[in-house]
Amino acid sequence: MTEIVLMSDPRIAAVPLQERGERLVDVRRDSSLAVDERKWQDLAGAFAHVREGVLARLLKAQAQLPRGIRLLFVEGYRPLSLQRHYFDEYGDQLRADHPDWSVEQVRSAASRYVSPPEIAPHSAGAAVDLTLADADGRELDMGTRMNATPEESAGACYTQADNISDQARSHRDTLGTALTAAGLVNYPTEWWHWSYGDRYWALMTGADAAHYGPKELPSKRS
Ligand SMILES: C[C@@H](N)C(=O)N[C@H](C)C(=O)O
Ligand SMILES: [Zn+2]
Repeated sequence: MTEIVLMSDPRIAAVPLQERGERLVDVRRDSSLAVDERKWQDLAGAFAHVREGVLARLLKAQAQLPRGIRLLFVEGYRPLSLQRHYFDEYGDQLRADHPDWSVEQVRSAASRYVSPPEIAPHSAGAAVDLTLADADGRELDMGTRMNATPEESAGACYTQADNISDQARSHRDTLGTALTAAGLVNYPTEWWHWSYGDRYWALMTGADAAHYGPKELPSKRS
């Protein structure tokens, strides 16, 4: 298996940024993408936003899926404050479970599941957590629930895990083939996390610089 580069790897933070200044767009603005309702308690709708270039690539990926299968968008943009909260919360849990671990061990293990805020692809509007659904909107079996931790899934959340069924493997491959062809990069510890234009993407593709850095979502005028 090829080496997994974790989000805490210093090579990611070292990637230069050439910010393109693209807007964050709401993927619900038309019905091209199915958007799951599990994050709709976020009343400002931040979760439904991604950079324009990311949405264009998601639509390209969707067009390449087999007939009757669609992308199901779950979470895109995440404010930095929320990213920080997720990272600290999971770090606290790991520290409680492993009191002997060093600060660096906790940071590295936490980054298997949540990005350190300073390089977070979601807070740049560059990442999306998504899955596949059939024509009736039913989610396909991907082997674990989305956002399963490595601990709760015995590592089955890793994209290339072998402790999933053949059918789940085939669904993951279908998702991966379409998104990779459209230019997105997967985080190998999470089958559902894909990004374009962020620092992780730049390191993995050999791009000179990231296109998208952390961004605030402009508040809507009432
Ligand atoms: C928390 C999980 N849904 C996620 O998005 N993880 C990645 C690695 C992230 O925080 O960027
Ligand atoms: Zn994600």
